[in-house]
Amino acid sequence: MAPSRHRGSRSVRTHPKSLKRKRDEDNDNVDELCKRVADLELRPATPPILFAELPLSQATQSGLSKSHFKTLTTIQSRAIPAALKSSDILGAAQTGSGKTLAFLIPVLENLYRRRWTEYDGLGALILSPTRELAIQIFEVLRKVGRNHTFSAGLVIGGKPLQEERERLGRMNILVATPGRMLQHMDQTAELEIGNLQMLVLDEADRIMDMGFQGTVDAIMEHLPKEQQTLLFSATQTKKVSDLARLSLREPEFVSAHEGAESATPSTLQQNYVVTPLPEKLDTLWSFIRANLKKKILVFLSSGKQVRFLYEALRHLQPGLPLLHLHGRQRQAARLDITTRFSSSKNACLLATDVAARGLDFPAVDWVVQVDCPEDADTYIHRVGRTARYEHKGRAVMFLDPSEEEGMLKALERKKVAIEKINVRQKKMQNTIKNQLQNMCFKDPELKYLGQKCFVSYVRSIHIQRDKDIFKIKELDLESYAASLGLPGTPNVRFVKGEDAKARKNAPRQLLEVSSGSEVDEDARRKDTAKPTVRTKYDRMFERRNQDVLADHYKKMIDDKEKLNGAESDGNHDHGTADADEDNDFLAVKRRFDAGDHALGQEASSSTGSDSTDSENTMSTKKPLRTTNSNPTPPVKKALHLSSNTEPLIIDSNRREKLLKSKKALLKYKGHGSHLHFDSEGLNPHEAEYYEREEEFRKKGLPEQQREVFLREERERAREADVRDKEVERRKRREKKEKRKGREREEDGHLELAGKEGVAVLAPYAEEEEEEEEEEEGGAEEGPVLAGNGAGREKRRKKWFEDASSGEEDDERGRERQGNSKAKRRKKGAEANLRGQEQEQVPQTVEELEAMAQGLLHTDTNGGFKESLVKRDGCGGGVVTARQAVLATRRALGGIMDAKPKLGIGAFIEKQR
Ligand SMILES: Nc1ncnc2c1ncn2[C@@H]1O[C@H](COP(=O)(O)OP(=O)(O)OP(=O)(O)O)[C@@H](O)[C@H]1O
Repeated sequence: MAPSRHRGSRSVRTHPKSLKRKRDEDNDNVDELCKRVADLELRPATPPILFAELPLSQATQSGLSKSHFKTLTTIQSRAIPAALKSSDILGAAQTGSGKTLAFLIPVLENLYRRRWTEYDGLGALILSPTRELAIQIFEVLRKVGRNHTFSAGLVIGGKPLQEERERLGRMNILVATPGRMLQHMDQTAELEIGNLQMLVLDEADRIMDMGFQGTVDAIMEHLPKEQQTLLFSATQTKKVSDLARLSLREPEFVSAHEGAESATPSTLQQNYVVTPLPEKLDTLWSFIRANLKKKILVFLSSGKQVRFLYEALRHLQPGLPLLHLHGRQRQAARLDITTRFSSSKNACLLATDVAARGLDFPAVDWVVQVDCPEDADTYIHRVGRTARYEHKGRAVMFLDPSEEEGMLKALERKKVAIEKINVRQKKMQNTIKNQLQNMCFKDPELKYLGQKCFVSYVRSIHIQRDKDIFKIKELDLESYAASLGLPGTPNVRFVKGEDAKARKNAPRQLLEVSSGSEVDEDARRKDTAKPTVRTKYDRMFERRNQDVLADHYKKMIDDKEKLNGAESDGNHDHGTADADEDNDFLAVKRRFDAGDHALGQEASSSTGSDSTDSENTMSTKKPLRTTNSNPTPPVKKALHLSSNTEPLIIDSNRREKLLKSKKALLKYKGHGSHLHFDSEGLNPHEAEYYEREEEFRKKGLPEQQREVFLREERERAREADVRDKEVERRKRREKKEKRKGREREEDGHLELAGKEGVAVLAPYAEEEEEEEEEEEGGAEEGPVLAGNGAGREKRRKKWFEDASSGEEDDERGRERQGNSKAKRRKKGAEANLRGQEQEQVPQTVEELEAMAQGLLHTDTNGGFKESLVKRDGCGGGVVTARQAVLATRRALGGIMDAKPKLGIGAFIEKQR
């Protein structure tokens, strides 16, 4: 099978012989290539230097030279020969050393030599951990593979599934993120994956690690048993368990930096500065201000930090374009930002580790790691965004004193040479702390972002695995919160939790001592921290911790009280608005709303209270929140949580506390109903297939039920599979036939553009899309025509029974309306009629006569008479059989002369 000509390519007339000659030439070329690859050494003593030396197809060679790739990098010269020979590869090389081409070239070549066409299904699957990287790989593939005829697709989240689904069936090469790929493997019937030849994992260690574990295992279950597997990363996994998961067959370990002194590029200068956590922002600010003409990539550990810093620095206007990138942004925004940063000369991009791996931003001057990376591998990838492919670059990491020792050891183990430097105090700008505090004070949104930033930072430290580096207890969190401009240190539950646990386990005396010392410590801090000149902000910060959730909660309760009061005054809206406003920027556990409403519907019979009581309860101004200082039990209330459970009686402080916890209330609410939404998140409906446990148990042992269920499901899936495959096969057959027809036509008339017959590899090119749509429209015409056929069937009956009515109606309608729409419709109807009747065209005079006779026989209701008379232009009156036959003969004479194949419909038209 020679590679098929791309539909979107230009075409000119060619002689069928020259096409055949071209096909023969192609076949010869492929055979020649196969021989050269077979002769290639797996580990050549003198690795190839130029791409031209490799046994690559003409299409790849020209794609490479058009993209200005001439010489191979080290990893390419080692990995490509082995991959061409179909070995499994474990490739490791420094960042920016050209690993992408090291796997893309074998993908193109191996499929080319196997004469892969669009009818062979998916030939190669390339997985990437992030969408940005997938897009980048896809772009390189388009560039290098521009002269191949494969169809390639990009499968990443952030696009409607359906849009991707429609195209997947046609793809030979897919670049995908694991999650989205699995979704398609599970749900897209058109995806033909059983023929897969190559699987590539870029940033393999990341894809194989915990985050993607389940997804990758599930993907592997969908893949055929054997295919060539290529793994690439700057920090390669060699874990036997990982390799076993991918079923690698005696992989070739190809490393370009095994003997190198450093795991990072030699053109990269790496430093770190020790900056206590509370001073990090000031240091970053000073750094940015000192490098306004540079392109800087700043790494932070979470999206919330990125958001806050971006907003805060933007307000401070550093003097260079600021951008931010994190995983929570919409795909379009992410793309826009990466493009803008790529094309800008000087800018500062604040990013999470979503930008740490693989991204090839041109000419980044500085990589700044404000937050310590989670491990040495992440460090290597982050700094790898600069100093790419023989360019120079610089990287600096900010370390808290508590992180220094652990991180340095981790880097040493990975052969990363890093040097300590100090910040020049002269160059340090004024602290931005006061400005941030000012901004947070004025702008609650910013303060809210700051609080989230703080919590997410603390959490990120808390969950780090390497406790030699990340020691949460040694961080000065209070000062850090102040440095973010926050009026207090937000409560972080898990940090408190640790304390509580420690305190619980501590001996009583120690506890007393420590609690005493804590109080002293607090008092001492208050004394020493008192500034000499007190501004309004100082006074503000001296107030009690404003953002502790309990306080905010208190405020809400107060609001609620007000609301209750206001309600009785008939001023409901005002109170609600206040409560909502606060909700916007502080996350508080909501109070149970339904309970509040139900509080008024008091008086269950069991309590014996009457309706007057309930009104009293409703209007009582007693706060729901009770403290130990208020020992009086609350007024008795009954709360109807759900229609089919007993009301909950609130008659003690403990019971009342329940109202604060949604979770605790759950057990009084009975079974909830399980709502399902359709794939667009609309149309909630009750799930029908859940049943109560008792009913389930009645049907037999769970194991047996499971067996039966699995058997049935397997059978159902098998049948569905057969059906899907049948549909798929039919579609392909139709397509093939169509294509053959087209090719036959072209063989006769057309010539290919030049002698290349090339097409752009990109499958999303608009022209192709349009063509495809047209083609699909054509294919869909089948059933549409069948539908018309049915309609025509009806019309035909009318014609025989009451030949004129339909036509007449149309005629009258046309006259009445006189508009072009009706004309068009009429034309269409006639064309349909013509088309349909062509199938039953009487071919001989005898047949026509017989038909005329038949028509006359059906003339009991006069339909034919009228129509024939009218159409024949004979005027009114009855037509005899003889006349009809004569008219038919007359007409036939004319028709047979002009268009021997036309039928009755045409005849009618001609007569008219
Ligand atoms: N043979 C080559 N000749 C010239 N430039 C090349 C060659 N191969 C790759 N490059 C360029 O080197 C840069 C880095 O390549 P690539 O992104 O493939 O690196 P990488 O090893 O995958 O990096 P990372 O580990 O960060 O993913 C790219 O800009 C690419 O265009």
